[in-house]
Amino acid sequence: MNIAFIAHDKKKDEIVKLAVYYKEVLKKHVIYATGTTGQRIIDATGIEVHCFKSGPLGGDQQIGAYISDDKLDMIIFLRDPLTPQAHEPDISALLRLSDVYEIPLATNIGTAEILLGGLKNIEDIVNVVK
Ligand SMILES: O=C(CO)COP(=O)(O)O
Repeated sequence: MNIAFIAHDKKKDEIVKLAVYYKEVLKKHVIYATGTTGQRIIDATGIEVHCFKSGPLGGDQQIGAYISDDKLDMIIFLRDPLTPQAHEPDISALLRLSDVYEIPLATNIGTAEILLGGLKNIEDIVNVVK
């Protein structure tokens, strides 16, 4: 699967913890991320991450373009709902496109754990069947 990781600044520690916990699962997939989030995940896990530009510099739009090109299967976007973002229109556009193309999208750690846990279980099921 192609999975994108994005986190606002106050959520970066959370997304790094998530990536560390699910590192073995994530290694089996293609991981994309906005610039700063991606670098934080690389530093903490050593896994390969294809980094787009930083969110405020167009990274959300680049991910939006990937969604509309059918290049993403899952998005983990830990948003900060308490801090206004200068690039709010880009964020809204990304969220809208994920609904247009019906891409599974987690916007908080609770949903992110369900999605990544589901991904892990799907692998377990595939392994048992093999
Ligand atoms: O701003 C972001 C998402 O809207 C995230 O971008 P960075 O990962 O570059 O901080």
